[in-house]
Amino acid sequence: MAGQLTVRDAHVTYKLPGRRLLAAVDGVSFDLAPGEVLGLVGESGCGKSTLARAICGLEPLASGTVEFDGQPVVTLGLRRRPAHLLRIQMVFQNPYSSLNPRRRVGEQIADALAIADASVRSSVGQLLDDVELERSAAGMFPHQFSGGQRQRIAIARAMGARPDILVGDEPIASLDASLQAKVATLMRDVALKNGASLLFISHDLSVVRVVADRVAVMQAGRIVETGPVASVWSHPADPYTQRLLAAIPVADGLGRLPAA
Ligand SMILES: Nc1ncnc2c1ncn2[C@@H]1O[C@H](COP(=O)(O)OP(=O)(O)OP(=O)(O)O)[C@@H](O)[C@H]1O
Repeated sequence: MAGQLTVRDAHVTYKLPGRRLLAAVDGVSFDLAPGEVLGLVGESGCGKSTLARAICGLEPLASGTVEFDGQPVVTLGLRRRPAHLLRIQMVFQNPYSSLNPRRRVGEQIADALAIADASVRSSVGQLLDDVELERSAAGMFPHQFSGGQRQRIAIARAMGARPDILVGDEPIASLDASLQAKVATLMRDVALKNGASLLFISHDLSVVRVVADRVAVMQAGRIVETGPVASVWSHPADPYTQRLLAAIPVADGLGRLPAA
């Protein structure tokens, strides 16, 4: 099965004023297997978005490697991504800026369909069904939809390219709390139904618990703990993970959220 992602000792460094360097990603290694849902969690500023961008070939590595199906991920910029990298698609945090306001929804999804191999190509209507929107949405413009609906459109567009890997970079952070779990679950279901793995990035551990098989906990540019969701939740090994879990609001009076 295609779509193996291998990240080894990845470093991404930003130059700051005064010749200072910031190690935003500081020696990260992990694997994402085909069909897997990996949650990447950590507080704001710990390097999650930078890592996501590096995986997609949008941020250069200072050192280390990112390999997708055995081929190194190269960084040429958003508009010059090599064909094999189009099989990694991203859904961004803000659906108000990620969709083109001047093009109809159906046209934007159709653009993505053109990337997919003809033998596995879906249709605009099928993708709108997958994300539980009316097919009539195809003829409308992004401003005619709510934030949650726009994020569904962004998911449909990303899946139109038939990616092997879908990366969601805080895809629910801008949505009403009441919609977050629903959109996250939908994203997972659509990815898996279409044979893609999902890297789901969020600072919201309770949602990651619901959608992910495995979780990687990131702190200050490093992954401090990885493991199956259930075991990390029941026996967090790293003190940072313990603190993150302790900060989740108590939902059942026992200091635990209800079972996913
Ligand atoms: N282009 C940039 N130039 C300099 N520093 C940057 C740049 N982009 C991000 N940073 C810094 O790198 C660190 C990691 O940022 P990043 O956005 O990857 O973290 P994050 O975990 O995704 O946080 P958030 O959820 O708030 O986006 C932060 O300290 C941030 O200020």
